[in-house]
Amino acid sequence: MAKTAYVRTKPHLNIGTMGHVDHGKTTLTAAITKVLADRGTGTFVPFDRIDRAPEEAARGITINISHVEYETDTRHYAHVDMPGHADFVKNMITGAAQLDGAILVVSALDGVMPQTAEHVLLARQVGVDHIVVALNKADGADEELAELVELEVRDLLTLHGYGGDSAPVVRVSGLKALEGDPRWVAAIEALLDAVDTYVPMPERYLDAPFLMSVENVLTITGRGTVVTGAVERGTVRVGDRVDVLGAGVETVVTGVETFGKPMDEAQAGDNVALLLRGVPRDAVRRGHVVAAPGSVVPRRRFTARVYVLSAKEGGRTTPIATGYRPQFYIRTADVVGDVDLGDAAVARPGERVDMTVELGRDVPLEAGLGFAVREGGRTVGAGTVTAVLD
Ligand SMILES: Nc1nc2c(ncn2[C@@H]2O[C@H](COP(=O)(O)OP(=O)(O)OP(=O)(O)O)[C@@H](O)[C@H]2O)c(=O)[nH]1
Ligand SMILES: [Mg+2]
Repeated sequence: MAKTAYVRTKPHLNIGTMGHVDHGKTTLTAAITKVLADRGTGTFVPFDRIDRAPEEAARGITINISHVEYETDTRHYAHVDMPGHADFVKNMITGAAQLDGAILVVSALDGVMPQTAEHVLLARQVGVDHIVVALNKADGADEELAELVELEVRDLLTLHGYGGDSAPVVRVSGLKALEGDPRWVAAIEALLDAVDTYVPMPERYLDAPFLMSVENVLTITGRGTVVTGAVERGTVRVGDRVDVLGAGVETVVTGVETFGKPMDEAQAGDNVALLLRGVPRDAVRRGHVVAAPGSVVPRRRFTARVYVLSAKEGGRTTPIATGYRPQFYIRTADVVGDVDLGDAAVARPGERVDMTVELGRDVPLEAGLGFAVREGGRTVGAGTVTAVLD
């Protein structure tokens, strides 16, 4: 059966839900799709279609990021629902790396919790410039409590350079909206209006050479290997040659789809699946980069300015020194790297430091690229590439 092609009628943006475990991100995601489905501009995606892995159902938490699509009156959105649990922050980073704006979900009953703060810090680092707050579970919180939590969230945003005074904070109840309660359906509408108006359409570099960092790799039986992700820049069409950096192969794109709909051309910002000719499934991994042939030379050495998180922010209690070997999260990649602090003998938690990094493998790098530094499953630093070295 021929599939209906994607028709580009509205500007496309990538948004997503982030925040502490159990604050209601997946419920809210399902509620948004329900409200828009009732309006006729989307398809309802129930909770158990978003958290659909057996382990997710058994534990009642999100583990893998998952994507849904919907439209408001003015825009088409790809929405990534991210996990909140501390063990799955690495999956959250992959999701956040693709976003143009984020919905920070904070339970009005619980307030700012550790991963609320960690996600805001990471979002800043991977280049998310706008955050709208969904103060969720407002059905159970009295006004006084909700106001306290709102102040706390605004302070957190300001601390990370998000302008907490102007960010929209909308009281919602994902759960009640899913049940169809008109008051809370209206609250979801208000949240979507806030996203439509507060998150600007980012500049898309359509004329630049194509580049997409791989989020996921799938096999479609009988067709081959598919890589998914958000196109960072440029455009790609069926028949285009591409390099798969990391896998060390050059190949041809034989299919381009978005949410199961074929496209003539994917462009910067689109969330897509690319079918690659003759590439074995196990040759490609999350973190590899698909790019126009010869357009980028992956490197492993760079200088960076890094903020070492304080213990209070969930970071280390002891300083770092030359020889330190944490993981670097760059775009969707996760690579080990050796740190050289040069003249600075050590950098203490809470300090900013210039360092030279040598990664364990080559990755496409450029000045200004943000990254997170993690060790033993927790975030210990946040940095920006200042120069790429030979
Ligand atoms: N009272 C109330 N409960 C809610 C609301 N939204 C979610 N919940 C409940 O909170 C629990 C967690 O909801 P989820 O949507 O799974 O939370 P999550 O943020 O996606 O959790 P992780 O993805 O694992 O971080 C569930 O029991 C929900 O039914 C709400 O608006 N009001
Ligand atoms: Mg969830």
